[in-house]
Amino acid sequence: MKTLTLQPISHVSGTVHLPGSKSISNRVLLLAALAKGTTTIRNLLDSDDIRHMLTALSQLGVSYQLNADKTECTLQGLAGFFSSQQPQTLFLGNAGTAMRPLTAALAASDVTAHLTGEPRMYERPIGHLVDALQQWQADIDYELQDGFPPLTIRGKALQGGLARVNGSISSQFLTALLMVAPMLDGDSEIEIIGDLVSKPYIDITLALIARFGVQVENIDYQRFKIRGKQCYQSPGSILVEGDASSASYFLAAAAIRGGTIKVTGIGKHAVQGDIHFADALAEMGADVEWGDDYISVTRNQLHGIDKDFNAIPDAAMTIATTALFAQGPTCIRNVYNWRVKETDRLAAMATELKKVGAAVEEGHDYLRITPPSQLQHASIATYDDHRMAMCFSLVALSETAVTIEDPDCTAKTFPNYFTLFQSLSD
Ligand SMILES: O=C(O)C1=C[C@@H](OP(=O)(O)O)[C@@H](O)[C@H](O)C1
Ligand SMILES: C=C(OP(=O)(O)O)C(=O)O
Repeated sequence: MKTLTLQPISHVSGTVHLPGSKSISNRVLLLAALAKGTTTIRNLLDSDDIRHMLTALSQLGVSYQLNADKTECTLQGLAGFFSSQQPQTLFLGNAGTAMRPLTAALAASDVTAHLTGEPRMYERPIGHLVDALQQWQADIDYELQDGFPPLTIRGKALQGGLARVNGSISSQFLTALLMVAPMLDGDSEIEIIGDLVSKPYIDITLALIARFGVQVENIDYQRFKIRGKQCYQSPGSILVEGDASSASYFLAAAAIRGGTIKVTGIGKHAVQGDIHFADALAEMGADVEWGDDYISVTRNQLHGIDKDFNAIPDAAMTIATTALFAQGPTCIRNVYNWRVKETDRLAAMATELKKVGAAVEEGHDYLRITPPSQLQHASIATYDDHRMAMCFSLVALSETAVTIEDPDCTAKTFPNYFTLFQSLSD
């Protein structure tokens, strides 16, 4: 297995132009495909998750052109759902932002599709979404295990109506329903059962739906009313914000060993909830400056915090390794759904943090991390989880080297992460 050893880094500074947001890239691609008109998407992310969406769209008859570095895409919308005479087998890797919204879109399309993916995708739940779509009379079967991909979808026109969806495991199920509801034959109402997790991702969905000309009535994130028989309208051109989750590693590096690091492509008006990772860093003691198109962080003495991170589960992983450099313990709360992401992130994080010397208490939905007086060298298993690899790069900002196993797993969202990370040290 390939490994990467990062030698101790004593100082970091510089500016990072962020690659496009994964969450926005995949939403915009799907909305542009369903919309009327041609959309030019700029600052599109080029990574595995986006490649899976692009390949699926192409199989479903969508035409697009990519520029040489695949960060600009001009896509001709279908002005409606997909249709295909031939059954299609779509391989979606481990991309939740492709699997979940495409499940909903295909259920309402004139297509028979098999949705497949990597082995881990078959362990990531999708039952709550399928249950909700079945209330709209969708025809979906589980091919292996109830509640999990792979799926067989026999798409057909759907009327809409009332769908009740469990929101307590993933917000992506609600995102998927919201994206297709305006194009169904009748009006819809989506009601949330349980506590909705990862709420800011719904704000991204609603903001992008609005950019494509459709308004949704949001009643306290409990009930959503959507008029049917609408068609998305292309906004012509759309710029993808920088990826706020990817920004977290650089901002944390500055807080630990800056200097100052500035990330551009996101700022105080960004739609992604993960920009509030910078607020958590500020709570830990870092100096944070917000601009219209940048966030910059400068080192200061860090101390542990005890905080509910349900709204920003991805960036919260970066707090877990930042905690190694803080005074006192840090508690990351209300992140049960870490267990159903690229790996069981609560278990993986606890195991690997212990290897570098931290004392860790792993709860059902929380992690309490007490940093050691001195970090020790370890070979970090990354569980095919891009964020495990990226988070643990921060250990090198100590007097100790760190070895990252399978560093190429960052390809899911950030193929050149380690090159950029190493370019910030001097
Ligand atoms: O909608 C999205 O773009 C995402 C929602 C979040 O998932 P959950 O809603 O499953 O927490 C997040 O972890 C994921 O990386 C991207
Ligand atoms: C949970 C993640 O991905 P996905 O979009 O596959 O859910 C992630 O990127 O951390």
